[in-house]
Amino acid sequence: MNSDETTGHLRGPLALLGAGAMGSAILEAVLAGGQIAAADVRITTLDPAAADRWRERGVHVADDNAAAVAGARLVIVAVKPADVPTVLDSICAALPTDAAAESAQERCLVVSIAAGVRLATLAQHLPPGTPAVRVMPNTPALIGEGMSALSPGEHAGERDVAVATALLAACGQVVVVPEKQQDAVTAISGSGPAYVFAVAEALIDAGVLLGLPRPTAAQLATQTLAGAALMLRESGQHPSLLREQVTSPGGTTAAGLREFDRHALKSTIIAAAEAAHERSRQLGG
Ligand SMILES: NC(=O)C1=CN([C@@H]2O[C@H](COP(=O)(O)OP(=O)(O)OC[C@H]3O[C@@H](n4cnc5c(N)ncnc54)[C@H](O)[C@@H]3O)[C@@H](O)[C@H]2O)C=CC1
Ligand SMILES: O=C(O)[C@@H]1CCC=N1
Repeated sequence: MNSDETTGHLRGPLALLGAGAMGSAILEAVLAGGQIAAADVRITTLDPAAADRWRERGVHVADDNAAAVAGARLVIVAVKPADVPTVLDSICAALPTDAAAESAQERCLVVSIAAGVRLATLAQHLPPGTPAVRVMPNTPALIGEGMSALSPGEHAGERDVAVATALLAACGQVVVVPEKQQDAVTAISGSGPAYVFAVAEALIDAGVLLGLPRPTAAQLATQTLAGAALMLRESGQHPSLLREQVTSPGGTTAAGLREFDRHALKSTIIAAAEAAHERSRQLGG
């Protein structure tokens, strides 16, 4: 396909190394958005079932990472953080060197979504001058409601940032952040969906404890979380104001919220984010 970043089309062919939970969510969003055709995508995975699923969708499953990236214009690295250096070493020879790429359009952009893995590490394991972008996405990308933060590397120009932004815009909202903020981003929006799902589980279990049938409890909890999240986003109001609107004097909500304070919910969430932040730093080595 032709590259046309100005209209939001992506450079093809696209190689996705590691079509697991997050890599597949991004690929689903990009295919659904029509930015790229399945025939323009090559993937790798160690999971035969995932390989079969993607093959059935018309995506090429490459024999190895080097084969996937040969001739690719955009490479998404979506393996576990510890596997990134080995995977990059294995594709180095298949990537164009700066000198070999005749024009900016012929360069291959490498997008890493690996938690903690720094741009400096990517650069150490890529041919000199390779444009690279570090991104922290999240799984709601699957339904186009993701949040991605990107940090361009030294050799990533405006055109590369435009390509990465077009890729991630198919997944939801995109912000550009300095790399030093990426571990904090990981702790909030990267891991954040899991915190929300844990709250959903707790609310559903609470409903069951209080005598509701599980499907009813699940519907109530799910729509309440979705409705509250949309209200927060669309009203632009501070969450404390929205919480006050629910809290009638002497009513049920105040009684419930007092238990949040008693059990230090806010401190628990902050401690969870701090732990995730620290883990992201550790993964960076
Ligand atoms: N799951 C999430 O919510 C998020 C994950 N990430 C990052 O995405 C990356 C992948 O995470 P998940 O998708 O959760 O893991 P996952 O385990 O679901 O996916 C990893 C994939 O890599 C494949 N793989 C492993 N070694 C490989 C190799 N040498 N060559 C090709 N493929 C290989 C596996 O078969 C699997 O398909 C990690 O670096 C993680 O930090 C980033 C943001 C959010
Ligand atoms: O748990 C993890 O390490 C990845 C990164 C952010 C969300 N999932």
